[in-house]
Amino acid sequence: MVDTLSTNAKGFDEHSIPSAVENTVPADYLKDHTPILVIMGVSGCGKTTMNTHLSEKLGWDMAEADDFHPQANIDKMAHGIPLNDEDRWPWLDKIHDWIQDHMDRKVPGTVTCSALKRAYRDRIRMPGVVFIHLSGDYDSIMERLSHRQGHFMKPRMLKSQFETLEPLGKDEIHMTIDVGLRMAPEIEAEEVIDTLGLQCDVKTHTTQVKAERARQAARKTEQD
Ligand SMILES: Nc1ncnc2c1ncn2[C@@H]1O[C@H](COP(=O)(O)OP(=O)(O)OP(=O)(O)O)[C@@H](O)[C@H]1O
Ligand SMILES: O=C(O)[C@H](O)[C@@H](O)[C@H](O)[C@H](O)CO
Repeated sequence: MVDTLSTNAKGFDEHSIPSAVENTVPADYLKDHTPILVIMGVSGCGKTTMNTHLSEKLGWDMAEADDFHPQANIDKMAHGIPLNDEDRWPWLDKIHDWIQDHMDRKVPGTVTCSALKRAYRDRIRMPGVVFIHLSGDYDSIMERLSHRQGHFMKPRMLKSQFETLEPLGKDEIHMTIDVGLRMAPEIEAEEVIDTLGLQCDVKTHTTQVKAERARQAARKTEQD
């Protein structure tokens, strides 16, 4: 496995300084396993956005939960009908297989999945999995959702998502990002990286820095 972890992982420690996040990931947990971060929470909490930022920063494999849904599930949600357990089990099995494949090959990754019920999380839980819960009250999430354009999942579905959501137990390996703190997306991603002590991919980072320098140079040329 690539050395994805630095030595300053902030494992669960009751004496640690309180921060913006709840963290039950034991120290050294991710040194002993291939890390797969499952970014979870109700519709519109920011899972896809977080996944994109983490992927840019870490350079890991990434997957989107919506890509594993059969068209029938997408159609159902687009018509405003919440999914039930029967709709979700085959979808969760596919996400499980993606995670298992990465574990078998020791390739770290990030994947979104609403993972609303504990039983759903049980279906995809395995050593190395850390749930990253983008958590907030109805109004905080609705504020995010109400700005989103063109997505099949409409804001009116949020109520049923909250009704289905079962909060993570202390015994579930996870960290929580509080949506109510209104952190910018890239800061939320940095909170995850910093809290779990992950290392940014140097090659990805260098490419991003070079791209940013090129953008700045182009802007300067335009201004001159
Ligand atoms: N940190 C943030 N601050 C403000 N807005 C955000 C933040 N993160 C995401 N958003 C916005 O919130 C909306 C929902 O985000 P996103 O689509 O990533 O959520 P999601 O959980 O993947 O939704 P779904 O489960 O329905 O696919 C988008 O308009 C996105 O730009
Ligand atoms: O469990 C569920 O109800 C679904 O997975 C939803 O969460 C959607 O997939 C997603 O929110 C839309 O992008």
